[in-house]
Amino acid sequence: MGTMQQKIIEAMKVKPFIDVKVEIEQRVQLLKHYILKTKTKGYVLGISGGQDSTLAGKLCQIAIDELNEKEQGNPYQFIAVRLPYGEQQDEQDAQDALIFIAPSKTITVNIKEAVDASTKAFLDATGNKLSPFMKGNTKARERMKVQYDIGAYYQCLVVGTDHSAEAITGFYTKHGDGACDIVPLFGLNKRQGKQLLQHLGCPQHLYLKVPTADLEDDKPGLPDEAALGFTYENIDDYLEGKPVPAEVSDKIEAKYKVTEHKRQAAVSIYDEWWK
Ligand SMILES: NC(=O)c1ccc[n+]([C@@H]2O[C@H](COP(=O)([O-])OP(=O)(O)OC[C@H]3O[C@@H](n4cnc5c(N)ncnc54)[C@H](O)[C@@H]3O)[C@@H](O)[C@H]2O)c1
Ligand SMILES: Nc1ncnc2c1ncn2[C@@H]1O[C@H](COP(=O)(O)O)[C@@H](O)[C@H]1O
Ligand SMILES: O=P(O)(O)OP(=O)(O)O
Ligand SMILES: [Mg+2]
Repeated sequence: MGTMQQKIIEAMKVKPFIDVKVEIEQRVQLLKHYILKTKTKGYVLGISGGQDSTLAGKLCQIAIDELNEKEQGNPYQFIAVRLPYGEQQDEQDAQDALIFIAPSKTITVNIKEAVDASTKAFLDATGNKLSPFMKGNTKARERMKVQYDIGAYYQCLVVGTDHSAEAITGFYTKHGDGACDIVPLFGLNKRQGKQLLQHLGCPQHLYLKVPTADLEDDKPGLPDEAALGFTYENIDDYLEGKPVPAEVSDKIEAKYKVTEHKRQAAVSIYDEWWK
């Protein structure tokens, strides 16, 4: 293993082997402890119908149920948020995820009007049209905004679904799905997330599903792997310290370097990491 791979594994905290029960327990404990420490009332998370939000949502609901067991009147809640842009082609998966999670509460906000108003305002102001890719990032940021509105109203914290196989490539919108208060999946790679869902009794189709950000109007359901140019198998192997083809590790490491700004706080006069 090269020194760069070692350094990245250390930062991404991925273990080559996991005890699934221990991983679930530690993450549920964190979610419970953080609610008690922050004196908040629960968690909010967008449920897309994909693997990551299904897992993070389920862990949140387990934590909330365990907290409520010790209280009268179920004071804590997990709020699942459906955030389609218009009609979502895989809406059924999102509904299946909700059935599996059984959240305390579900709220649906269609983000289409807000996103379209925002892109129109940009066009009116500049005379320029945002590309489908740029508009994709606006969708992710609108979803973040809605979750923070809900969090503020119900005194809940916003959960992020970033895990180590995503963090390593910065495959998220800065201040969009990358903005949150807690990341219960961090330290896991994609295949380990699947193992946790399997253990939790999740329907197979939700964790065997092709991962997609589904943000671009002109490329609906674009697989993450097509956008990245390498596979989650590659990333997972890399993060477990296994050998991957040199051209793949070169690409992963290049992505890691160029997205460092997403894993750091905004640059100030005291920072050196970017130099
Ligand atoms: N938008 C979509 O439609 C879409 C589709 C599939 C996947 N994704 C994923 O979401 C990601 C989002 O795209 P993105 O990364 O281009 O947009 P982003 O908004 O997440 O990050 C780009 C922004 O980061 C800032 N930035 C760039 N380089 C910087 C640096 N060196 N230091 C400090 N700040 C810097 C700038 O403000 C720039 O506009 C994609 O890379 C991909 O991983 C997005
Ligand atoms: N359509 C969606 N509804 C609710 N929440 C969503 C939706 N699409 C994305 N999200 C949230 O954003 C993260 C990141 O998604 P990626 O597929 O990794 O880009 C997802 O986990 C949801 O919480
Ligand atoms: O974040 P999600 O839930 O949309 O999962 P995936 O990244 O696998 O699409
Ligand atoms: Mg997705």
